[in-house]
Amino acid sequence: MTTEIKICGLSTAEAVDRAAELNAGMAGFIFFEKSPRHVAVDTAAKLAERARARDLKTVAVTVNMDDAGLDEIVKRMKPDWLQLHGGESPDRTAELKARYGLPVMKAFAIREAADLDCIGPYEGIADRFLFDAKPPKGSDLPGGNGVSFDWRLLATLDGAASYMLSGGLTKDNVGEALRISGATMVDVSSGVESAPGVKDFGMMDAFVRAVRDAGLTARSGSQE
Ligand SMILES: O=C(O)c1ccccc1NCC(=O)[C@H](O)[C@H](O)COP(=O)(O)O
Repeated sequence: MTTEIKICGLSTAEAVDRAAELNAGMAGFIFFEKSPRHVAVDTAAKLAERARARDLKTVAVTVNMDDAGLDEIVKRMKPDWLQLHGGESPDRTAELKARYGLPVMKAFAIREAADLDCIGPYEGIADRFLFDAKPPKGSDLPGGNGVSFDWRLLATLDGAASYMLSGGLTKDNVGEALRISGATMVDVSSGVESAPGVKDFGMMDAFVRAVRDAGLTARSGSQE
């Protein structure tokens, strides 16, 4: 099975093209003004069209956004997925899923085992979870902080949860992260950037190669 990869925080046509050439699978666009990765809806609409034409699934990443903002994004960008990266409640998540008829990925900030208890009320509502690290003290961003958490916590999940592993992943640690957590989907943003918001194609290539190599190692290991 190929590990699904979401490259998040894309903001240029060239980066979208590279993600597609690498068969990343998913492209994330950030709608959060304080983020160095923030894109205007017009830009996201153009980039998403380009991504779709290249077989990438598009993800609109939002944080506690109101209906008016979401209506505009959904109408113009036409994302394949909505990622809710704030404190959206289970009711709000269900409401948005029904309002837009889109699959929803709900993000959770994880530091300790108890943080995983939060997913219970979202089961059967969110189509996928995204487990990220808690932002460091003083950060203005709920995501994209380049911080990882203890991947061993995810090994306690029963296997029924569909989730992406996120937070501080790089080419150097993603193989170990996959092995320890048992994740089958990963998400990366700052780990493929040369500066905040600037995607580096060499780093994107190396990250995807590391994920694919980890899959090959796991498969050859299981045949022994
Ligand atoms: O990336 C951002 O700037 C961002 C801002 C506000 C909300 C969410 C954001 N990112 C969401 C993601 O899905 C990131 O890929 C995820 O947090 C991992 O980021 P990183 O640790 O930099 O790989």
